[in-house]
Formats: sequence, structure tokens, C-alpha cells
Amino acid sequence: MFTTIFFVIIFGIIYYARKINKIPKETEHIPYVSTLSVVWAIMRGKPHDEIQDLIRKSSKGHDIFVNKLGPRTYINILNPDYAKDLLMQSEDIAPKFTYKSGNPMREFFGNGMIFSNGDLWRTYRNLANPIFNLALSPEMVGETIIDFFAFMQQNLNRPIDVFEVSQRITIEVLGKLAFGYKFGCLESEETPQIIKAYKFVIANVESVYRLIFPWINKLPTENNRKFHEASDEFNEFIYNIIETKRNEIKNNSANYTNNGHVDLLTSMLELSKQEGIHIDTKQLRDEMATFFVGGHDTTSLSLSTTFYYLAKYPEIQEKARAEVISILGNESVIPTSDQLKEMKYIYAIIKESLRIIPPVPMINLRILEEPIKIGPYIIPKNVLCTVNIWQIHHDPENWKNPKEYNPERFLKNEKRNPFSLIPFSTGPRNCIGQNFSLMEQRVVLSMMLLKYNWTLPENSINKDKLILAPHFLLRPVDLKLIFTERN
Ligand code: HEM
Repeated sequence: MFTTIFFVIIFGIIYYARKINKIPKETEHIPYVSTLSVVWAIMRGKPHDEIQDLIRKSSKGHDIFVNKLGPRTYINILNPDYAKDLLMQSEDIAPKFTYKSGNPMREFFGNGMIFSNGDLWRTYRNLANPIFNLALSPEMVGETIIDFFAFMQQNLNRPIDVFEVSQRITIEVLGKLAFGYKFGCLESEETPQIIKAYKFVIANVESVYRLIFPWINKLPTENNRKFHEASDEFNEFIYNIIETKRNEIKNNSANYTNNGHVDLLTSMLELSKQEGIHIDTKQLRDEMATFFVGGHDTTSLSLSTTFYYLAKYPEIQEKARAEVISILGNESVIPTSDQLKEMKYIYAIIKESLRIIPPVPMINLRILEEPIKIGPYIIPKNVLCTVNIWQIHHDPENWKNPKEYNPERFLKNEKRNPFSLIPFSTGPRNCIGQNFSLMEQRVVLSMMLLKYNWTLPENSINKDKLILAPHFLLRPVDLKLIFTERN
């Protein structure tokens, strides 16, 4: 009896494993690649570049392949033309995949713009667009950097965590842009309580284990209790800001803090009022939570990448500083939009940082509503597709010595595929904050170059290469730099 039950269970498991691992007939014409070794490397916490090297090795030269994870079939795109074929599709044909309720991503971002689809997405993207279409003023970012200089007085001449301080800058800038709010990250060393709560929440939301096994979130553990408390605190903070803004609009006292421009939240509320669009408070919370993450965590990584490479290669730092001095002079000033446009080498540095370490290395999953053609392949309906931006940015066909940090490649008229550099994605679901982030990075970098020199400490664990933790959004591991004031 026992033996029979044992064999029935074993056969059941084998039958189920074969069934879920079977490649659907409609995708049999696309090369199949097993990514089990990649999943295993992610679960063991291997650095992100090693995971990407493993993806390249496992793909055996295929720039599009199918893989299976559980019952789902995935199409992975590693080639710029195929990326274009997917990303330029209309939003209705290749919408974003929606995570099930209970998944930490779904719980945190809700129906915010990054995961919503259809009319909901269109309505809120249109409401947010005007702020991002304005000529965004460098003044607002520059004022934050002046506050940052004061903060740095206590942090000079010793190793400091450059990602942590970059986050302080980008959180303050985002606060002004999104809500007209000052978090106080640059007022003292102590991290404001709301930012501590946010960091705890996001670390759990993007945990690989929680994404793969969402039931972990339901266990009655101490960590989960703290996670729910911190989420409530974060949500309450956002709801309070929404309430304040609604009242300001009702009383005609909207706070025009952003250099005469209104903040994103006020603008969305005012525009919806003018156009008679009902804005649901929960939906607004989801949008603001999305902007909070999208608006600062990505830019702080990109800034950290730039600080790192300029410390590693002092000759690039010197050349960049010389360009800034030739445009702004030697005194610490906030650059104007026209002066930013003149900074060609600074722009090349920022593009090279976004190429070598794209802060969003993989596009969020799309689920096809109808079959589409990607390169020579017909991809059937209901299949999940993703684009690997990192692989496209490291493709030797478009990038000579892709692992080498070389801003000069953007100053030569090298011919390359126009879709070979897509840190902000492309097509209808591209990054709404792209121009804002590029402006912000140019202001921060030019002002920092005028004020400081910076170097890598002798014993840095990042001496040879920048180590990145394998999260949903990339993060440097223990990246410390020493800043000294220029005379
Ligand atoms: C270096 C900085 C940034 C990078 C590399 C970046 C990258 C991206 C990428 C790749 C996407 C597409 C994601 C996907 O389809 O899966 C995206 C979307 C988005 N980003 Fe950014 N982003 C940056 C800065 C910002 C900023 C500053 C904001 C807002 C202030 C922002 C807000 C958003 C939003 C709301 C979306 C969703 C757009 C939609 O689906 O319509 N991002 N970003």
C-alpha cells in the first residue's frame, strides 16, 4: 500500500514537472534556453554583472530565446531590433503583465502608471505629462545641491557611502518635483523616519525570494509585521500629502514651490478638475508611490555609477571638470539650461554610465494580446516578453569593448543601431521622467565637479569593478568614496 502511494506521488510529480516544462507548440520555432543556472545564481545573491554574464553564456549566441519558469513561457529579447519590434507595439497589443494580488510588487505599486494598462494608464499618463513637458528648470535641482554642500561639510575627507548620499539628493529633488515637499534628508545625518520606513518597505518589495514565493509575505513573522507597519506609515504619509494638496486647491492656496512651476501632484489635481476627470484617492496614492520609486532610486544609481567611474579614472574626472570650468568659470554656480546644453563631455559621461550600468536592467513583463512579429519570429498571443537592456548595452556588435567605461565613444561619430542605447526604454511606455533625470544628473555632476575632487579609498571592495546587488533595481554594494573640497 505504502509503496503504491509512494509511486503514485513520484509519477504525479514527474507528470506535473513535464507538463509545466513543456514548451508550447506555438513557440517551438524559437530557440529554447534553460535559465535554471541563472535562477540559482540569483537566489544565491551573485553580483548582477555575473548573472548577466551567465545569461549571455547560457543563451549560446541566440539574441532571442524562450525559457520556462513554472507554468509560464517567457520570450527574452537581447537584440536592439527585436527590442524595437516589441517596445514600439501599441500599448493595447503588448500591455504590461499585472501581478496577482498578494504579490509584493502589486501591493506596493498598485495600479500606478508603471503597471497599469488601457484607459487607466492613458488617463494618468496624460495628467502627468504636462509637468514633464515643461522646460524643467535646473534652478530647482541646483538649490538642492547647495543644501547638499552644507550637508557634506561633516562628510569630507573620509570614506562615505556614495549611493546613500546620492539618494539624499534625489529624494529631496523628487520631493520638490512630485509634492512640493522637503523631506529634510540634507538637514542632518539622521535619516528622516519616513525615509527609513520607505527603505524597509522597498527592500522587502524587491526581495527576489518574495517575488518568487509571494506566500512568504503572509507568514506571521516579525519581519512581516514590521513590513506591514512600515507600509502603513508610508501610505499614511502619501495620503496626508494628497489631502493637504486637495485642501490647498479647494482654498485656492496651491503652493508654487518649484520655481514658479507647480508640483506634479498639484498639477494632476488641477488638470483633472479642469477636464472633469474624477481622481480616485487610492489611484493617486499608487501614482505617487510609483513616482517616488521611479523618480529617485534610478537616478541615484546612475549618479553613483558616474561618481565611481570618475574616481576610478581621475583623468576622466579632470577632463570633465575642465569642461565645466570652461563653461561656468571656477566659482560654484547653478548652471542654466543653455550652459547644460554646451556640456558635451558631461553628457557623454552620463550616457556612458547609463549604458554600462542601466538602472533598470530588464523591462517589466509584457503579455501579448495578439500575435506579433519579432525579427523573423511570430510570437503567439498570451506569451510573456521581456527585453534585457543590460545585454543590449553590452552587445559587442554595437559597442566596442562593452565592459570598458569610455565616454569618448559618444563623442565620435560611431555608427550604431539607434535602439542599442535604451536605458529609459522606448515606445509608448518609455520613461516619463527621462528628460528630467538627464537634466538633474547634469546639474548635480557639474556642480559637484566645481566643488569637490573625489577618489576611491585604497581598500575599496569595488577597486576592480563596481559590485551590484541583484535586486529589481540595481544597488552598489558598499560603494565608498572620499570627497575633498577643491581650493
Ligand atoms: C536614470 C533615471 C531613470 C531610468 C534609467 C529610468 C528607466 C525607466 C524605464 C526603463 C522605464 C520603462 C519600464 C518598463 O517598461 O518596464 C521607466 C518607466 C517609468 N519611469 Fe523612469 N527612469 C528613470 C528616471 C525616472 C524619473 C526621474 C521619473 C519620475 C520623476 C520616472 C518615472 C517613470 C514612470 C512613471 C514610468 C512608467 C511610464 C509608463 O509606463 O507610462 N523615471 N523608467
